[in-house]
Amino acid sequence: MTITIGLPSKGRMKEDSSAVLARAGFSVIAVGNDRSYRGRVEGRDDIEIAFLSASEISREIANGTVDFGVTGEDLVREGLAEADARVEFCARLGFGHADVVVAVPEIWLDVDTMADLGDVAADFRARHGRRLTIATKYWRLTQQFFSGNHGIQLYRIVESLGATEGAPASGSADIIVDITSTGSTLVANHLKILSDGVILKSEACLVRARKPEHEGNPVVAEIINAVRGVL
Ligand SMILES: Nc1ncnc2c1ncn2[C@@H]1O[C@H](COP(=O)(O)OP(=O)(O)OP(=O)(O)O)[C@@H](O)[C@H]1O
Ligand SMILES: O=P(O)(O)OC[C@H]1O[C@H](OP(=O)(O)OP(=O)(O)O)[C@H](O)[C@@H]1O
Repeated sequence: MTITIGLPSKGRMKEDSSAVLARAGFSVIAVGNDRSYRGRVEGRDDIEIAFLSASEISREIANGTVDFGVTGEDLVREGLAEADARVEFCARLGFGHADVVVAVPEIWLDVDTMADLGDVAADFRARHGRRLTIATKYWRLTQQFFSGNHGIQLYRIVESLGATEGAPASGSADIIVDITSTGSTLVANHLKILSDGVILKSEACLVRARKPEHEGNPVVAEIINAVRGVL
């Protein structure tokens, strides 16, 4: 059985992903030209590389088309219900750090915690005639955190696929859930993170689709151990 590893074909995780595999002894070579979406590992006929975008990798792991992938934990947990039952986070790779956070306008002076935000959400309809709105592309993580962890039910998610931090100023949503790394985009948009508003501390991970045929497969174990060994 050939083991397929999904690696980012572009974007911020591309170089670091190939580098970590190379350090682990798996030198990735593109097959064909630079634009090819297939690759292989030098000297190995039992491993294939599929170059995909970071978010496609989490989808392909979920449906089992690839055996392993390197992608952000946020994308896996957002893309997949019951993620831990369906995939194994084999290693945290030390790059691609980003926090998924709840941020509100700085001028909401008496809102510093999720409990404060729960109070605002409860009163929102009476005060404004509508529910509190949250701009995000992280639907699943937002619902789990608000409804599951904090018992906040009165809100509406407004899908945002870009420039999420601009939503409160433009009036398209009241607050946001998005990723931040340096924090400068939040500051530039006069938003603050709630003190207990970090939903997930994400980074690039080596992720494995849990498949029965992986049991006892020496190549699967070899890949996991080799990557762990260079971290
Ligand atoms: N400053 C940042 N902004 C956005 N994503 C970041 C940042 N820092 C780390 N990441 C992580 O990078 C991953 C997204 O990578 P990238 O934006 O390169 O994907 P992508 O190739 O654009 O995917 P797609 O095109 O499918 O959206 C996520 O897991 C995210 O958490
Ligand atoms: O905390 P910071 O360091 O300011 O980074 C956070 C910002 O970076 C990302 O956007 P980016 O412009 O990289 O583009 P993307 O949305 O296409 O990933 C992300 O969506 C945030 O807006």
